[in-house]
Amino acid sequence: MSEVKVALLGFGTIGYGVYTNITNEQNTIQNVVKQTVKITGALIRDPHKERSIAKDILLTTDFHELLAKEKPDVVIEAMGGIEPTLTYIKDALNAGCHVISANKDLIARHGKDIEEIAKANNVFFAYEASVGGGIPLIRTIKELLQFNHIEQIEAILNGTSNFILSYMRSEKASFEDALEIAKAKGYAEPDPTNDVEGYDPFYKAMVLSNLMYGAQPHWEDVFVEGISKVKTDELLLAETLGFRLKQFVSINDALQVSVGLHFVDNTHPLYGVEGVDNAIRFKAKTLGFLTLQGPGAGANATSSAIIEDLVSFYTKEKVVPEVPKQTRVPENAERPTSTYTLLFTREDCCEKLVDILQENGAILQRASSPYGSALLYKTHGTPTYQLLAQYAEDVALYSAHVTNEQLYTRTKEVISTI
Ligand SMILES: NC(=O)C1=CN([C@@H]2O[C@H](COP(=O)(O)OP(=O)(O)OC[C@H]3O[C@@H](n4cnc5c(N)ncnc54)[C@H](OP(=O)(O)O)[C@@H]3O)[C@@H](O)[C@H]2O)C=CC1
Ligand SMILES: N[C@@H](CC=O)C(=O)O
Repeated sequence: MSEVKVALLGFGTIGYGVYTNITNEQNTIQNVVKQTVKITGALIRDPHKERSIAKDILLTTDFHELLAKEKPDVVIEAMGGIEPTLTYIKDALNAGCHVISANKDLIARHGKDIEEIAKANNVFFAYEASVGGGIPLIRTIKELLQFNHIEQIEAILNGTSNFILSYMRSEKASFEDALEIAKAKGYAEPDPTNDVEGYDPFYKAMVLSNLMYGAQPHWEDVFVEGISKVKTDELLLAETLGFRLKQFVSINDALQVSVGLHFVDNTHPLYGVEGVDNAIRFKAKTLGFLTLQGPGAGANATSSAIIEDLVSFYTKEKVVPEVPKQTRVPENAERPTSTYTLLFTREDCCEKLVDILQENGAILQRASSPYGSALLYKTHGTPTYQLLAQYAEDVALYSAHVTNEQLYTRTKEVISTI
């Protein structure tokens, strides 16, 4: 039986996950692919780390040795970073290898160029694992939604953040403790800044924007909000009011993209998406709404997506969709924003804001609980920053006198988006 030779770039959480899943499921894969799949070697950075790997597999810090010793048919990139990763991917494609990558950061920046190089070399470049973990999201967009026009998506795309928000609320845990657990479970990036500051889902949004609309908005126009400032008491207070905090990525066909925190109640379709799960809710012109949900991070979920890509190279005629007609990037794209917002404050220190919101018919609820006080308001389609923009001076002046740090920070953040 012939062999598919696979080289791994990276042997960390994901590289090791791919190795163990291919090794343990060799028979299953063989039955589908009708060839054996052999891992030829893995590229690593630190040759002194203890590794659990078969003795006959090359472990090297030299990319060229990996490519030369036993020329791979497929290179799986699970090392992360931009360089030297980009150079290695291009070299592998130019050497006639198919490439699979889980690197959203790199694909957001260089995905289009890489796809051109793959096409020129008549090989495949696949990146299912880069967005949504194990969810067959890119496959769905490529193969199911070609005829449908995707008008918008709303999605939870960072497993670490969703896990942390769920864990802080359900276990009454601190942000720091929840982050440590997300790291131990292999959900977080080696440097979790991108996870907790919203950049990881931002890169994923850029990958999807390219895929769905053939273009990205200007990066500096995209509102990005991470979870690093969220307090456990805020989550507990919101829970007493029937709300959960979720980080949503919104993308629409006018290339309006945002990554922001939203309080939602149990009527929202993504309210129940908990733990490390990701979810994507499409609104497609003919189909209507479609929601996909599943594990968004971790070794098994990500390996699953990578191995599905690998298997698909050998099992069916490839559907290589045309890059969609490029959507025009609007000059002054309006940022989509929250429908609901909770302001956390002492009841007596936000009368100016209350006035503004009440004048606009926006206040829904005022509440107190052992976890603090809150104002819940809904902006009725008027983006918060537009609503407050009319009063920016008043609010800025007012918030300068407010002692409650949470109100001050949140108000300042809203104003900074104007
Ligand atoms: N963790 C997750 O759930 C998911 C991760 N991803 C993506 O997968 C990629 C890998 O993530 P993860 O496995 O978590 O990261 P890890 O840090 O666990 O693994 C990275 C691996 O790459 C190796 N490596 C890094 N830089 C170099 C270099 N310059 N030269 C050679 N080897 C290098 C490391 O070597 P050494 O072992 O010697 O340090 C390590 O084996 C990232 O792009 C990440 O965004 C995508 C989806 C989910
Ligand atoms: N760190 C990422 C891993 C998957 O992309 C996340 O938590 O979503």
